[in-house]
Amino acid sequence: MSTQIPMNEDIQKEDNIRCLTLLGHFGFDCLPHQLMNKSVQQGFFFNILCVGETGIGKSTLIDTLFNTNLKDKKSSHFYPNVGLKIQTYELQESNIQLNLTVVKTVGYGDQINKEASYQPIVDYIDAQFESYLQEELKIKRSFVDYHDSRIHVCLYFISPTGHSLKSLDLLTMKNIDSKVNIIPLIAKADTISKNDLQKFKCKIMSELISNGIQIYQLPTDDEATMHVNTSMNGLLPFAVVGSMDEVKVGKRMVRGRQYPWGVLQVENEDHCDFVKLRDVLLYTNMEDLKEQTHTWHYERYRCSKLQKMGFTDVGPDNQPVSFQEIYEAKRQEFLDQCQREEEELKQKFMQRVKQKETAFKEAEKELQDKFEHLKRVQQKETMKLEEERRQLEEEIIDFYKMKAASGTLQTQGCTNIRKDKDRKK
Ligand SMILES: Nc1nc2c(ncn2[C@@H]2O[C@H](COP(=O)(O)OP(=O)(O)OP(=O)(O)O)[C@@H](O)[C@H]2O)c(=O)[nH]1
Repeated sequence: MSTQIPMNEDIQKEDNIRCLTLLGHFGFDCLPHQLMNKSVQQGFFFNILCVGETGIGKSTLIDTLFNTNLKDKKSSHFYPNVGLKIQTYELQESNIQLNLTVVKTVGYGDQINKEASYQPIVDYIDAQFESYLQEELKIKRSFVDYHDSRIHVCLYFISPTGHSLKSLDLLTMKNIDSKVNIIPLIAKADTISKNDLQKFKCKIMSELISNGIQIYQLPTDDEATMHVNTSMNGLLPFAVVGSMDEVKVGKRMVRGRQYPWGVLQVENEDHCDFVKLRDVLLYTNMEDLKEQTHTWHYERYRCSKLQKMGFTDVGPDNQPVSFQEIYEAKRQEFLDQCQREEEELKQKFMQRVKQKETAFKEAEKELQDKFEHLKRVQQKETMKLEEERRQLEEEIIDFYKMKAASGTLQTQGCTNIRKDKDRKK
């Protein structure tokens, strides 16, 4: 706590001031240390996206940057679509822990139709923003354990053709430049001569500008880093070479690539821009890259997402409106819509019930008619059968009568014959 001392008292005491040297950090002086200790305890997160053709040197460069063998298998050139390979690593240097996520394209530039090649990259970046937004919108947020997977930097690997950017490069960068910090790199820069490299760099930058592609600009508003960052900005795109091979140069072992005409030293700033890239990523601008991701790219995503959901900061009269008001209005709108839909559904349901009822009635009538018809037919049949039975019975009676008559006749005939026989005797 600071106490105010009256001015005149201050002047009186000035002659007798004793200067004491502080033994440690004291008062406000401790604030940065508190922050630092907390950050060290929590560890650091850094998420890199590597976009580039198959075999362009993405894995080798990441290995060289973090001086570690992250063991990655080579990708095939025959994938039907572009994919993304996500790998996370826990790296430790002194007592600092770095949770590194490397996302690499797979099959990029290998398809005949390359128009949709950028889409999986855009989708992935957006998905990470969406997951962060969902966490932000939760009632019980838990950012302490939340793994923030938003991409902090995109290393875009350009083929060392020496001519110009490919249309795929322009298309992809154009589609992601508002979502991520792009650092363009000329890959395998050892395969191109120094003169050509300089011309190639100029050509790339002019193409990026003429196509309105925004790449990451190192901040120049801080006096301490202004000069370095301005000159670094002038060196973009960085011409990089990656190698984990140790090569002997004089009495030293250095990382480099051995050629019959000499050694290209990866960490020699006269040979390539690898050290500059490493400085930007790890020593000077990692925090800025994260901040830009949060304050620009994520903010833009969040803003457009909330606008799409119908939220706004000002009303139609350009007057500020509170979130509560918008929420209430949206809620009312939603309830009204629900009611309308419910009413519509009820109407539809009633209509369908009526339709079904009429259909059932018609079917019932049809059945009834059929039944009546069949009944009539059956009655007719029964009557006909009755008639036939009656006729048959009459015929049977007639038959028996006839049979009886013929029996009588037969008996009479026999009697007469016997009488005749007796007479003859
Ligand atoms: N000349 C030269 N070769 C390199 C350089 N970086 C990597 N290579 C070589 O290029 C080949 C492919 O390198 P990778 O790092 O596996 O390339 P990648 O882009 O990760 O490949 P995929 O993951 O399969 O897409 C390997 O043989 C590397 O030794 C470089 O800077 N210069």
